Amino acid sequence: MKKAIVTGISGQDGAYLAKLLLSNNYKVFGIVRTNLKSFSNLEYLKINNEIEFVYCDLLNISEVEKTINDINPDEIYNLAAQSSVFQSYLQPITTFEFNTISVFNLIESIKKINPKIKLYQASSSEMFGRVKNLPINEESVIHPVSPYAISKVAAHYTCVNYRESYDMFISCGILFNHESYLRNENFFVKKVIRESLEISLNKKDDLKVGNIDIKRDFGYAPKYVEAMHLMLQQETASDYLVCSGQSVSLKEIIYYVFDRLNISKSKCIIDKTLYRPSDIEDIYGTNEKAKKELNWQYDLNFFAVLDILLEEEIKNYKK
Ligand SMILES: C[C@H]1O[C@H](OP(=O)(O)OP(=O)(O)OC[C@H]2O[C@@H](n3cnc4c(=O)[nH]c(N)nc43)[C@H](O)[C@@H]2O)[C@@H](O)[C@@H](O)C1=O
Repeated sequence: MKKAIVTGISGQDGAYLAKLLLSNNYKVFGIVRTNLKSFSNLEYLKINNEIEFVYCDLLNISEVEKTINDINPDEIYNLAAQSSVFQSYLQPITTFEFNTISVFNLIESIKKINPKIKLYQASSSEMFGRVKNLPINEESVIHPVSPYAISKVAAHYTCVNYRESYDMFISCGILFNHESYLRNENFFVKKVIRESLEISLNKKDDLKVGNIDIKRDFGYAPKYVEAMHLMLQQETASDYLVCSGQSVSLKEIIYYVFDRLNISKSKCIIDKTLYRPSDIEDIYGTNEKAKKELNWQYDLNFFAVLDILLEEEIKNYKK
């Protein structure tokens, strides 16, 4: 039986990935921070009793070394991060510190204890930032425009450097926005779905959003975690874009959800305090490499994903 460590297991991707690994007969060890005890995503997927939780501070290299040494996993999926771009403007230094030092600690520990352990690193499309040519591919110019993106660039190149210098198996999935029922409500799509549902039930007056003159490449999270797993099943490590290949406007998403719930467009209010100091106007990537080399399958249109998310939100809404 293969053993996998998943950091960030309580988040959206961690939960779906853990479920996938369990269904592939893995023993899954979930790294959790001592102060975080919310496993609602794992409970929702009914897998919390199948996971072995390990408390480990990823900023403490001694704890990381001990954890890896004790478990000696085949694979490590590093999904732990301060993942909110908006928050990163408010807490740039702690974002940078966590998102980079945790990666160094994992890689240095793997190198020392067992360099054969395969590592997956969660990189982000935010690294491309000031986009010049679309679609983005694996060779596109990196130009981050937020503290979060800067931290992800540093972590990404730490991985690339150790892979090239020490021949370690480290693959980075460069994921574009990906959504699900389990997404935290701080993120745009979940917020739109949740709050629109509340408006339709007369529990909320309106939907306040920031800049919606923006287009993003959105996908479905449960499918994106499949690409993570596939990356670590290859002969050689590499980096892959994981995206849908199309961008959708934020305004269109709101109007689509409003339309489905019979809400007037006038209920959408622009709130300038939700604007970011800088944002990406339009971004989408090509998923050709992931499809060709990993045999990853993805053909979902994002409006079909919105239908799935709406249905799940309605089904689970507690009055
Ligand atoms: C790939 C990337 O994907 C995610 O980061 P994100 O793109 O910042 O995600 P989001 O859902 O917060 O914003 C999407 C867009 O929506 C705009 N927007 C407008 N109005 C509101 C609004 O009211 N709330 C939010 N949250 N966003 C808004 C906002 O300005 C942005 O342009 C993370 O997984 C990250 O970890 C990651 O790597």
